Amino acid sequence: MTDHTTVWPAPLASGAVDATVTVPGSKSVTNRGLVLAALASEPGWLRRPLRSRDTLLMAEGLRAMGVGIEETVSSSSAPVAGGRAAPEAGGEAWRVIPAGLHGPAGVDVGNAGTVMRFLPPVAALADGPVHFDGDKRSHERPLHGVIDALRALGARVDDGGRGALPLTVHGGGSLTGGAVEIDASSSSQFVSALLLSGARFNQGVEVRHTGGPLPSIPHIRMTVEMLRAAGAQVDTPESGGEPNVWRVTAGALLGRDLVVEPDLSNAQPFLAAALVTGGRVTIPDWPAHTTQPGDALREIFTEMGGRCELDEHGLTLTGTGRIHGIDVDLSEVGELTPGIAAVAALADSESRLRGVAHLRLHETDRLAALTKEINGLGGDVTETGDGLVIRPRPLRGGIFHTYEDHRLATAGAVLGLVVEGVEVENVATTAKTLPDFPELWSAMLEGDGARG
Ligand SMILES: O=C(O)C1=C[C@@H](OP(=O)(O)O)[C@@H](O)[C@H](O)C1
Ligand SMILES: C=C(OP(=O)(O)O)C(=O)O
Repeated sequence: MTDHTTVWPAPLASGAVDATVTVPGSKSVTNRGLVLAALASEPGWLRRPLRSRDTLLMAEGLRAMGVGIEETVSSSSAPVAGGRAAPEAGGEAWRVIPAGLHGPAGVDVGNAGTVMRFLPPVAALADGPVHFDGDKRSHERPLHGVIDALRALGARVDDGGRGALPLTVHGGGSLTGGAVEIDASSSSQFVSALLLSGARFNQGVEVRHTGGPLPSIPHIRMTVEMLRAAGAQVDTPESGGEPNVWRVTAGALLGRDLVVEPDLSNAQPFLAAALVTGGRVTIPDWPAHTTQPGDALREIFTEMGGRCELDEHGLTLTGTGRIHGIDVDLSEVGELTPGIAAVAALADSESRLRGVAHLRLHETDRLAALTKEINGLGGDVTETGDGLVIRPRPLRGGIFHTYEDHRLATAGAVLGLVVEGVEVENVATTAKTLPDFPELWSAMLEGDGARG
């Protein structure tokens, strides 16, 4: 139950933060890992998975269709990419045991884009009806790309003509598959959803995006890389194929032993803390190669005044005491926008954040929410057709409303580090992807894990 009346007095930093913050696993990698493991022809492991509302909903949804997902405490030492020993890889893990997918079943998607988009194609492979519903906001988030595509590929979907949740996928035990055209300009997750299950369709899948610019392309690359790592054959625009066309060949998927990377988008508020307090924060286990959009923070926060160093300790961001405005197209990394907007509101010059019109259809209308909440503290933010213009002003305390959006809550916390009296409404909404946020934030401020 969400308690909107609770406000969290965002702690004010007493000086420059100096901390090492271990960030939990990536939402996007965990939820792709779960889907691919559930569709594999043999059991697999997910090590250091994120346990948050979005990933627990994904696990529950798959379990509802018959997939076995067991909590384990194993002593195995799985290697991480690059062959480096993984210090905590032998810790808690999920063992995923694929099974015949069954209906009738019910799936609660909450407000998780990954669950509401990735699971209907899985349900099309089940042998009975699978009903999907979720939070009120989930009914407003776009799903037409997945629904129309599934119908074109041979599935029966009953959505009452809404093109959105709630809906029932009447799984027939298998799906013909083949070529399909979709407009994925409102969410890259439409493409990822069809590709993730595509190897299990009888004819595989060919997805052609027709429409406006496609957002969040690194997340599609993540889908492709994880599919290939599971043994799928995937053709992409980047591997010499046609622009905007992705093809997955029908075939079995391998069970993997996957170590989930830290969530680099959830590292953002902690890195921002170093930037806005002129301090230093290290995020251990920052991957040398990754498709996560959060990796772009190295460049973005450097341009905004920080100094980044990636070495064997992880990524260290050191604030220089200056914060600069930025003019940047965030279309590839839209989920970073709230955190960048918070830093931009504290900068020494104007910022223009562009290419993120689709954020109006995220957890909340993020462009409207950021404008209203930063302005509510005395800021000067205006919405444009596809983003925000942020003119820094001296800010004052007040309630920062969060609209059940985890990234609004963490953006409010960043502002509260340097603006006295910021109170973040419903900070518990961070549980969508980062349940321990308030504790991690306090520990950062106490310098826990800081170098001696
Ligand atoms: O596939 C994914 O894991 C995601 C894709 C992006 O969605 P959109 O393309 O809808 O922005 C991103 O914003 C979301 O947080 C996670
Ligand atoms: C847009 C986001 O989430 P979702 O997966 O629900 O789309 C996000 O985490 O910023």
